Amino acid sequence: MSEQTADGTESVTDGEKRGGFPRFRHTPAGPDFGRFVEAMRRLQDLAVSTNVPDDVLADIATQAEELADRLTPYEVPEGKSPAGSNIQLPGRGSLLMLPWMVEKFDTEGVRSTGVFRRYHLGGNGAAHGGVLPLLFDDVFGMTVHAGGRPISRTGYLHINYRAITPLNTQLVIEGKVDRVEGRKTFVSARLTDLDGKLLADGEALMIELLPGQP
Ligand SMILES: CCCCCCCCCCCCCCCC(=O)SCCNC(=O)CCNC(=O)[C@H](O)C(C)(C)COP(=O)(O)OP(=O)(O)OC[C@H]1O[C@@H](n2cnc3c(N)ncnc32)[C@H](O)[C@@H]1OP(=O)(O)O
Repeated sequence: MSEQTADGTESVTDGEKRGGFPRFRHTPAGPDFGRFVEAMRRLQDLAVSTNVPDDVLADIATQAEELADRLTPYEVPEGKSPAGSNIQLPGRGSLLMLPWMVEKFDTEGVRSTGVFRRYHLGGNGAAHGGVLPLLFDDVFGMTVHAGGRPISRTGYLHINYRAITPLNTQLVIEGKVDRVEGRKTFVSARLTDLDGKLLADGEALMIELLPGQP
């Protein structure tokens, strides 16, 4: 049983174990959506890696503002955009997420591959330490989902940085459920290069939401 909310999403009854989360329907990405997101990612990379002369930048800034103005009329509430639910696209089509591809998504766990790009630079050619928890948290969320566990929020997330994480190098992350205790799902993941060198590992507690919890 569910009810329609003011913004068009459906809130779900407590029995469906979604806390106060609305039920979001998958919004399929159209044929150009992946191309659009990749173009936006390229802009992000360039925004942090260029030093543009002022007169050129003034023109580019105007173009960027015009692009934003064109997009604004199409804003939709959370859960109604193709961003985030299209698992066939890098980062599930979300610009927030690392542009990685999910290769395995089942009860055994989740495996995702990709690169950290210039946008993710911390210093001296290595990925920013704050970007890794984003990758791990998203993999943990998917791991819980793939494992058939109820919708959960991260209670804690612990990362061990074992080696410098390089940019523009194909890497792999694998997450799995370690154990379940009532509402608590304990998960872990390893980030390696393609030779199996461990770059980071992490563990998290994902807690099932109670009825009404946001
Ligand atoms: C079709 C396409 C498919 C696509 C596929 C998509 C898949 C989809 C992917 C989504 C991927 C995003 C995934 C992001 C996931 C987030 O990042 S969520 C955002 C970050 N997290 C938050 O904002 C959480 C904020 N905190 C909270 O809301 C509340 O603390 C919680 C988590 C609801 C828990 O509150 P509560 O119900 O009052 O729980 P409480 O009774 O305190 O604790 C429950 C148990 O956990 C334990 N616990 C709680 N916190 C801790 C802690 N920090 N340390 C140790 N123990 C703890 C308690 O001790 C207790 O243990 P028991 O006594 O039961 O043994």
